[in-house]
Amino acid sequence: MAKRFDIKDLNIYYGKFHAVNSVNLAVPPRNVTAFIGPSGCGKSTVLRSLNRMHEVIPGARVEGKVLLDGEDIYASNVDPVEVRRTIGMVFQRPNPFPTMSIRDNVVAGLRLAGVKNKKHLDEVAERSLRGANLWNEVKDRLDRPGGGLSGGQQQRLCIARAIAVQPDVLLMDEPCSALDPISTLAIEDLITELKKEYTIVIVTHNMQQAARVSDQTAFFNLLGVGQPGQLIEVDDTEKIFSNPGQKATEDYISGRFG
Ligand SMILES: Nc1ncnc2c1ncn2[C@@H]1O[C@H](COP(=O)(O)OP(=O)(O)OP(=O)(O)O)[C@@H](O)[C@H]1O
Repeated sequence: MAKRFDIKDLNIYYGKFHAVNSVNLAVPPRNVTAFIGPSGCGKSTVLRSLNRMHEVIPGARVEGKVLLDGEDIYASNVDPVEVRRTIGMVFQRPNPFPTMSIRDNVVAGLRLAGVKNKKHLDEVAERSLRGANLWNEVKDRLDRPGGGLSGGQQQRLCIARAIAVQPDVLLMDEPCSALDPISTLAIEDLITELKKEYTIVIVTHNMQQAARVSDQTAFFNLLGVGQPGQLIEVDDTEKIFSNPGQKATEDYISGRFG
């Protein structure tokens, strides 16, 4: 299940624009890695390149390697659709299919892959909703539309949908930015639970959140206007927040810029 990433000399482009310069980073399994840094430094761009979502933007491309347990996800024989199945993604705004039932939302990926056995689909729906800490709140209304849930519930529904296909990695792009503090805490607790089974990478603007949920933190920065973003340092979260190696990191986490 949980796999490790080794990102090697990754450069990311939007057409001619060099957005991210030469990232080297190891992401251990069963661990939460947080990406922090000022707006525009490339956190989401790096995240999207970890499951080949970046290349769906016209003109967008990457150079370098992204190894998942040693296998390059950009190798010529690799199917990007399969990569996106094994490396799931949760977005800033919860995006359930609004008119589809809660149960069908969770198993949408399996249905798409051709699974038809109702008993199996029901079992996966229950297991995934339990895994996303949502089962008790929705078990009596599984046939009601996903769009009828609160924002925090919808985000947990999206997490249930992501884990239903048993991915190796979960990528989360500011998953709490549209949520109230209580729903945010529910998602943070869930992330702590999920890391027992998954490798998790989370982009967050919230320093306290990075400090609360992550094991290692990667700080990205822009060296100047029009320059590519780059990884400044990565270390244990405790170290980054107490004694970072770089002055730019210290300035950022202490609120002196960004
Ligand atoms: N679809 C796109 N086309 C062209 N350039 C893009 C696109 N998406 C992002 N960029 C550019 O790439 C750079 C990195 O953007 P990205 O969204 O990855 O930064 P970020 O650190 O996630 O920012 P934020 O914290 O504001 O979400 C920025 O200069 C941005 O303008």
